[in-house]
Amino acid sequence: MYNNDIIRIENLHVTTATQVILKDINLKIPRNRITVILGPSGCGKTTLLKCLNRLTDLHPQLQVSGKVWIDDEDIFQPNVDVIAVRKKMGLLSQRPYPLPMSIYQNVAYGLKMQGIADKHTIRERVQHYLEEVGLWKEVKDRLHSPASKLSIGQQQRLCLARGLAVQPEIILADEPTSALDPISSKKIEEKFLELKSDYTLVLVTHILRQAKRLADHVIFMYLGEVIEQGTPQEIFEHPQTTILREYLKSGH
Ligand SMILES: Nc1ncnc2c1ncn2[C@@H]1O[C@H](COP(=O)(O)OP(=O)(O)OP(=O)(O)O)[C@@H](O)[C@H]1O
Repeated sequence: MYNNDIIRIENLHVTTATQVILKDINLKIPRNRITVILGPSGCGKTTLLKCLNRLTDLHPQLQVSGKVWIDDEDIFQPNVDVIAVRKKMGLLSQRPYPLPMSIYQNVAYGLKMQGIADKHTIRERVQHYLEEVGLWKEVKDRLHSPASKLSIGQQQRLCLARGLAVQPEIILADEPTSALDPISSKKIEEKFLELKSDYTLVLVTHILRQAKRLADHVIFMYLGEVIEQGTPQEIFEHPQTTILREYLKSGH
């Protein structure tokens, strides 16, 4: 159905000395869509996300084999520029990690990483990205106060703004609303729906209702394997396997 896939994974295995964490993963992630990775705790969702930007490099105990193509580059080849691969991706984790500096500096940091030095341009771009995540009005009068003073929900949107300032193509989000109250979660969900016109989003979530609200494409994992993948209609209304049917019934 999709012929515009930004990520393709072929025969991906991740193991430790004692455990198979991901087993023969084959999948495609469509560009400018929200792909949701669903599955019970411990099934390998976070590890799969880590393979997409080679954060697995930071865990020498993980053995990775297979191919992960991003924009037609196999990122596990030895000559690949890992920094360039990571710059293509913004990462949002379960808890926001603002840098220990002001609200303004958090976003400016992303811009400086892009090599932007002109102060006027930085000021304009900081406003632009804070507007893009719906935070500008809330913080414009306290841009120079510490980011840590913001609520957790605001911090998560600030981290999103910092990630966007690096101009990624892909946003990887690992249960990004799990620490947030319902109103802040809704704001993140609304932003994701807006952002997909410019970015590809890959979202790991436990929350079935969130997956139904956001997903254009769904990947269901169980014990390190992709059990089913398809459109929300295929996955939620016509599950093919008993495992997925049971998972949907349990209503996680
Ligand atoms: N760096 C690592 N070293 C050893 N084992 C690991 C490592 N990372 C993950 N694992 C193991 O791999 C399995 C999958 O973990 P992962 O965090 O990818 O699952 P998950 O589906 O994201 O779980 P959750 O929903 O609870 O966050 C777990 O059994 C975990 O203990």
